[in-house]
Amino acid sequence: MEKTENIKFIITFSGNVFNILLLISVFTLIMWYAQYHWKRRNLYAKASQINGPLPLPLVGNALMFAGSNSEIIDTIMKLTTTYKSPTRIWLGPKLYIAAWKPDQLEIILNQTLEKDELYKQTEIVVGKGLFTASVPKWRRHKKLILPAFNQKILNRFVDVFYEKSEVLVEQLNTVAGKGTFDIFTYVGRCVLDIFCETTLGVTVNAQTTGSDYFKWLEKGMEIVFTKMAVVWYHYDFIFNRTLLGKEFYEAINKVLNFHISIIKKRTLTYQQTMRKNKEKPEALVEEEQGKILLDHLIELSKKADVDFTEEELREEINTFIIGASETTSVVESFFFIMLGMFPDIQDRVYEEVINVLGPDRPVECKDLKDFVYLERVIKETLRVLPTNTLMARAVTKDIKLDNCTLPAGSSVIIATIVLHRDAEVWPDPLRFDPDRFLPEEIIKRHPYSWLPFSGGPRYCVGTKYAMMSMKTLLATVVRKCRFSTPYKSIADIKIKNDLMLKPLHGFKVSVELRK
Ligand code: HEM
Repeated sequence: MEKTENIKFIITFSGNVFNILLLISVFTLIMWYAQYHWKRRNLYAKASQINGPLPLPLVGNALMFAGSNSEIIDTIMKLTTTYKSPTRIWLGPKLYIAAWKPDQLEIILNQTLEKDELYKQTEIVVGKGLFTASVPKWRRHKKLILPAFNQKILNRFVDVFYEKSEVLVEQLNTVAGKGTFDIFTYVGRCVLDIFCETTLGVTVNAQTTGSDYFKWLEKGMEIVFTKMAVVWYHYDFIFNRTLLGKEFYEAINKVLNFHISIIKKRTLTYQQTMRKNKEKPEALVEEEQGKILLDHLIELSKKADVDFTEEELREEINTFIIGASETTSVVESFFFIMLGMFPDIQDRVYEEVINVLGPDRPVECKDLKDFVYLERVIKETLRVLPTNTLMARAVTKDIKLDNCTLPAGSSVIIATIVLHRDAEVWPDPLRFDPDRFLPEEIIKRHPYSWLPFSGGPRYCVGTKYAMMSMKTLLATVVRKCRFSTPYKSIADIKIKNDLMLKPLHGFKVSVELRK
């Protein structure tokens, strides 16, 4: 009897304890929830003044972005025709604000230096170097790296730009007259040869050995963009267990191993050169005035008094190889499509190249300033098809714009492709017209109307290198080859975003050798 009473007591007591614990948990949850929202009141208040699509509970507008890479770009383009800049988008609890008006972008790009946390997802591909680095590390590294990009050093590279571009012409010779093909791999291998030889001091002969580097890199970039767009893939414990995750690591390890082999190769050469130069200090001093990027970084990483580790060296090299080679190859491949699409423009570029160089002379540094029309065609290509379609920055303190305030804690998306196709800034935006970049036309526009290399303090450090190498390669190829393409118009090129803007159906051209 007494035993039954005891059991009853224990059951009632545990039931009460459970109820109390439940009550405490519910109360704590409510308090935490209330406090979470109270802390974010500034964010909600300012967000409510910004126009945008209606968010659903919990997921916000995330479902709109659950499609393929090309659908995501379409969704953003559609949103920006329905709403005015800036437009708010809720991805779960995270507030993104897309902006595309030049005056707003000038303020934003000069006041937001911190990259958005979405860039963390790209670190395994593009490295933890300048591109993704947080502001203190970025300031320190930029100061150390910039001397390796001075004009004197860049001028010395033109011979290599030309020599490798001639190899590209030979490679194109093998497909000339054989119908349509995807030119990206050919251009990509040439750009890789150029970049490795100039800034890293290593000969890789990707063109003649048929390197698969770009195949793996493209795969990695395509998957990483999906990882950024699909919220649940942000969590590595989910992503790493998916088939996509496995494919990703297979591809990206091949890319990173290639980078490691380059660094090893050059470190060896660097050590040998240092040993030889010990006896002749004047020669060393002369060399130091024009040190290529990788040697410059190897030396910094070996100095005890400079805060730059070997790990940071590897991160920067990842960033540079990918940042430089993928972007430049995409722009050049689009350039050839544009020539094929607009034969009159192709003829004009060809005439200019022949006028400057004649039929056989190699491109020299002094020629680059004379390729004025070619430069306008590159700029117009970068306008209609900017490689970096979207950039994202963290808003760390409130930013006042003319019609609203971007609240601290949100992130801003700089929608370059929308800016570059905005009819208010670029009348008839899908018409390809290089003369938009005549000096008298440029001064009529806001300086932040054209941002293929970004703007403000975190603009692209490779801008000059890119323009010089692209002009040399394009002039060399255009002199020998004539292009056509099955694409009929800019609108005909369906685009996707694999971190970089690319044509959904490939860089399709056919090539004929000129007599
Ligand atoms: C046509 C070719 C290129 C284009 C269109 C391009 C475009 C860009 C853009 C838009 C950014 C800013 C990205 C962002 O904030 O999200 C950027 C940053 C960067 N680019 Fe380029 N780039 C090109 C070539 C190069 C080359 C050749 C190099 C190296 C030699 C390079 C190195 C970098 C680096 C290191 C950054 C990070 C800069 C920083 O945060 O301070 N880029 N680039």
